[in-house]
Amino acid sequence: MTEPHIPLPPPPEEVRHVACVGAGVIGGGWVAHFLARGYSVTAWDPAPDAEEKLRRLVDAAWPALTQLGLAEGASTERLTVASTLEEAVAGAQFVQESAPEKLELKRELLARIDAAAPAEAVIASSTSGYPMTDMQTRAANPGRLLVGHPFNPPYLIPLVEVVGGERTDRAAVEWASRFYEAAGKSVITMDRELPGFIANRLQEALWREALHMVNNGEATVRDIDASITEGPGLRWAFMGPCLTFALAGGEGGMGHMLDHFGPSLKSPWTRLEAPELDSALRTAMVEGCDEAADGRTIAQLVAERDQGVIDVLRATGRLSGAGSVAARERSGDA
Ligand SMILES: NC(=O)C1=CN([C@@H]2O[C@H](COP(=O)(O)OP(=O)(O)OC[C@H]3O[C@@H](n4cnc5c(N)ncnc54)[C@H](O)[C@@H]3O)[C@@H](O)[C@H]2O)C=CC1
Ligand SMILES: C[N+](C)(C)CC(=O)CC(=O)[O-]
Repeated sequence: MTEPHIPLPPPPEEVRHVACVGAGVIGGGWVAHFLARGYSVTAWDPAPDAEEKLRRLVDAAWPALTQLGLAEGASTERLTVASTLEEAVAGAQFVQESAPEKLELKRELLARIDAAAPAEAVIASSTSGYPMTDMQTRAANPGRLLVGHPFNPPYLIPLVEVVGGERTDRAAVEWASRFYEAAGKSVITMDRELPGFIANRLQEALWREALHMVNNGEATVRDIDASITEGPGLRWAFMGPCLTFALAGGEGGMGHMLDHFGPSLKSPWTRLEAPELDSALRTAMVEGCDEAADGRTIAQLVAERDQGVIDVLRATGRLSGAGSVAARERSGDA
């Protein structure tokens, strides 16, 4: 581990209390995840109905989390909703910020969290794409600020992409990566900033093509979704696009695949420039999704998705409590 130039919390395995700032889709998902892993959580969100929504989200996630296996002592009662940001982060060893994706707001909020959190707490942002270098500009202690980019819902999708900014202390990045692993996440630690990190760069390429096809009337939302769920998506749950394509080369593997299909890289399969997200495209996407939902409510789709992810995790042997507070306590490591 790199020698820290800033105070750090206790070893990641000893962390017991985290704060979540912003409690919408992702912040609420983080709250559910940390509670299920046996942490006590303090949350803060300025919306007047935030507590009610947060508790509803946690309650809706709890059956899935129970199926996955709760850590010993895990309870929704270990959630405290604070009335101020300062109160929420006051005793935190780790803070996960999940406020709206607006650069100015993140800059200001991260500076406030930094001013209020204990000197040794590490602070992560859930941002989907801003580099931490652009967000840490106002914080007095930028060394402890980093990105911990989750996937929706954070209580089921294992991946977190961890990356610091130019002023982040490398030891804080290493500490956070170990902390997320101890909290049961699957971590990719990046050693340099990249807009969109790794997974969102890939997702965005696919997403742009999807929007182009809907915009041009070339495919429906239903076609696009089926093309993934009935096709490549089935493979991607357990084998990434590179290895999957290596198998497209038969016994010749990736080498043959590139020799065979490499020239088609030059053919105009992708458009890459984003289409204008005008109101016609917006309507086409929204109506297409309504049609594809076929009467299912968002809550029903969330339950369906959660069950689907659990089934995939189970089928691919990735359902384990390793890394949870309980697992560590059982093994005597805590
Ligand atoms: N929705 C998604 O699929 C994913 C989102 N993210 C990132 O997570 C972050 C949050 O996004 P969502 O949860 O989707 O948004 P959301 O709109 O569901 O939730 C944002 C929450 O932040 C609260 N908020 C507003 N102003 C605030 C402030 N000044 N301080 C603290 N909280 C404030 C809102 O009341 C709301 O509850 C964003 O940075 C986003 O890029 C990351 C991965 C996936
Ligand atoms: C839509 N999104 C860009 C906010 C999605 C993510 O950042 C990750 C995810 O959950 O796919």
